[in-house]
Amino acid sequence: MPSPRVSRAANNSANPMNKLEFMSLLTNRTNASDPVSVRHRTSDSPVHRKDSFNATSSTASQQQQQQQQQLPEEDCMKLNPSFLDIALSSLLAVDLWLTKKMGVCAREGSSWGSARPLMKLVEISGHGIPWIAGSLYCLYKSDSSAGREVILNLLFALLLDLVLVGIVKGIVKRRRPVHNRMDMFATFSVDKYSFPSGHATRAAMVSRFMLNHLVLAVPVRILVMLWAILVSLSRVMLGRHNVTDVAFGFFMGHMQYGLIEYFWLSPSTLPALFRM
Ligand SMILES: CC(C)=CCC/C(C)=C/CC/C(C)=C/COP(=O)(O)O
Repeated sequence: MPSPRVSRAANNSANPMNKLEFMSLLTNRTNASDPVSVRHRTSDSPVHRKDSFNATSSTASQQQQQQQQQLPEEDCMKLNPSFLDIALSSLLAVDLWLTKKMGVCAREGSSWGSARPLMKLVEISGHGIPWIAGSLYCLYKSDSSAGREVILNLLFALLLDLVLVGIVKGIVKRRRPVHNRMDMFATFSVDKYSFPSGHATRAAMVSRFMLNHLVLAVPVRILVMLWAILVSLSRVMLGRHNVTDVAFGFFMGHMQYGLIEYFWLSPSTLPALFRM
């Protein structure tokens, strides 16, 4: 009397339909674009390969042949990484190393932990809420049409910044550094992601905006530039961001300013907005 396990195995080999079912499960579950699953399928045991030749389904064996043809190319890419692969991995390694080294205010117990409250004040100075609320207040108080035009465009820039940063964060989905403590005030759900730094985009964009549209004395102009640099630096020091998040954010902020200049809202382009 054969054991139940032996009789099931004997049944499987006797019934070709069981093999077909197994094959179709494999081809349905695995994803052709996923290199791991492709490798699993193609480097399956010899028994599996023998099965594919026995299978009556021609589409299944065609798929397997295609996948086997893909394998050497994938392995070549891994064995011979391109210059771009090497450059990107090196950049990432330097980024992570520098981020860890510069996160000196990430915790109270960090080497510059006592400066954390001050850095958090700098963080608030670059937050979206004070800038949007301040612009709305100035717009309400402004009595000249030239002043209203500038403030309206600043408001437009701040809202555009929130939207663009949210979109890029949602696409890239890069996690914040492991040493970051998520104790930021007023955040959106995408702010759990770190690329790019919204504070850096805002600081770069707002500082360029102020330098180009406000009449400021030289010391104040220098202060504005220093503020933008300090806000950006503080993101890495607080452990909120990787260095590349801030560098890209700063660049993106400059680009956003270019967009605002290009789509500048004026009484001639948008008369309805200025009739209020
Ligand atoms: C009026 C209105 C919709 C205000 C929303 C302002 C707000 C909650 C902005 C989020 C600012 C923020 C926490 C950005 C994250 O900055 P990272 O530098 O950490 O990316």
